[in-house]
Amino acid sequence: MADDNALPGRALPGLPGPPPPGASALPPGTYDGTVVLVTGGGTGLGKAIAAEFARLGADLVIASRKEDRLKAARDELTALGGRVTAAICDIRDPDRVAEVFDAAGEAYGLPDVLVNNAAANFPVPAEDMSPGAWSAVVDTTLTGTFLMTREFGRRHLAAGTPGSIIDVGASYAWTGGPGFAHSAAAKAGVKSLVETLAVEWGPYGIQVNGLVPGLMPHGDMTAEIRGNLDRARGVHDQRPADDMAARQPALRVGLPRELGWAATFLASPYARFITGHTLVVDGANWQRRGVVSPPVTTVREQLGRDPFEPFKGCPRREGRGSPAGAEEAPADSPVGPARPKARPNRSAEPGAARDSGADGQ
Ligand SMILES: CCCCCCCCCCC/C=C/C(=O)SCCNC(=O)CCNC(=O)[C@H](O)C(C)(C)COP(=O)(O)OP(=O)(O)OC[C@H]1O[C@@H](n2cnc3c(N)ncnc32)[C@H](O)[C@@H]1OP(=O)(O)O
Ligand SMILES: NC(=O)C1=CN([C@@H]2O[C@H](COP(=O)(O)OP(=O)(O)OC[C@H]3O[C@@H](n4cnc5c(N)ncnc54)[C@H](OP(=O)(O)O)[C@@H]3O)[C@@H](O)[C@H]2O)C=CC1
Repeated sequence: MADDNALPGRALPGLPGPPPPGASALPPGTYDGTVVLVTGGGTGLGKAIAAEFARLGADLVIASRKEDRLKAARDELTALGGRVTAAICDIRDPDRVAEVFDAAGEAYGLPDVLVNNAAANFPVPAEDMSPGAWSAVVDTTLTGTFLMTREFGRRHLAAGTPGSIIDVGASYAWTGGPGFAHSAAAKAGVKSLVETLAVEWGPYGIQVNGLVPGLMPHGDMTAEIRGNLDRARGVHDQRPADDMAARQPALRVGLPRELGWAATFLASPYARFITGHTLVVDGANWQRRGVVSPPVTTVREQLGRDPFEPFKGCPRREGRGSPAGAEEAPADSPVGPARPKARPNRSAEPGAARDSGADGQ
């Protein structure tokens, strides 16, 4: 498998860094005879997770909407050992979801492990978000995850067999995610599902855990998410070696295979007593706080969008494009600030942003 990231050459004596691609975290054959279904397994982190299960002997079903990417991934994953089936599926469609489980059952048997990795996301200020944009993200990330989970649970409950579910999340499920209101709300819902269903289905031997990646760049990232990384890279501070790694407490970004290793652990016999837990693999980035707070910038500014009129003349924001003499209601005015005029703008201009709070997810 291609490795999208190279670690910076930072030697830590006595503590070896992550092994090279091809190394497994568990004994060979751990997943012999096990069927693993990974949604979004044709790209990025889903493919990296699928690869680690394949190396350990699993038979794989990878499911998503786009046939070309699924087929390419199927060929790559097959080279790692196990059998791989590519299933075209929009996880928002409950009938199609049921068909995929039928097909998987016919090919290999009911999947023993379900990895809900598929999600949709793009940055947009909440005030500019259309109902369609909200639904595109929430229906995929939360409802799609629920539909896959329900199908998996129903079938195992009816068959009296155990199973393991891993839901890929995001750390803004705990913190909120400015600029990603839809995705953060959906991921918070996913985290809640983990905690609810681990108890509801615990007596039937079904484990449900969450797995949260930190910043793990890869070649399949959408232009929207990649653009966010680029925005953060160039605008926040002036250090010469300013890059994404320098923003992480670990001084490096994560490797997709590190998420794969964690996933194979969570579904393994070594983790049978772990359920209802969400494991964060992000080098502590989501816990980061500074001794000194950075200046606040609006999500609009971070995404390179025009500010709202009432804020243009705000004294606090002097030097940030405020027209001289612009008037605004004082903060304590009984009439409050004027109603902002939204200027929807889907294509952000990276150079215009001054700050990024979004690299903490
Ligand atoms: C990662 C760490 C740190 C730094 C960087 C910050 C990133 C933080 C993110 C962290 C956590 C989460 C990450 C992820 O989830 S990554 C996964 C991303 N992958 C995907 O999204 C793959 C699937 N995506 C898609 O298929 C498309 O992107 C899309 C979600 C848009 C769905 O495509 P579809 O064709 O179904 O949808 P439409 O194009 O018809 O659009 C539907 C409505 O959404 C509106 N829309 C679309 N894009 C935007 C946008 N950029 N801004 C505003 N609105 C948008 C579109 O207009 C439609 O709305 P209407 O119905 O009103 O027209
Ligand atoms: N990369 C990162 O740094 C981070 C990622 N995450 C999370 O990790 C997971 C994977 O992200 P990543 O690999 O980066 O993103 P990708 O964009 O590479 O993967 C998203 C996958 O979801 C699939 N997908 C999207 N919509 C649907 C749908 N309606 N039905 C079925 N499949 C769908 C896509 O396939 P197709 O288009 O073929 O349908 C694609 O394979 C996501 O849950 C994301 O939220 C969280 C934090 C950080």
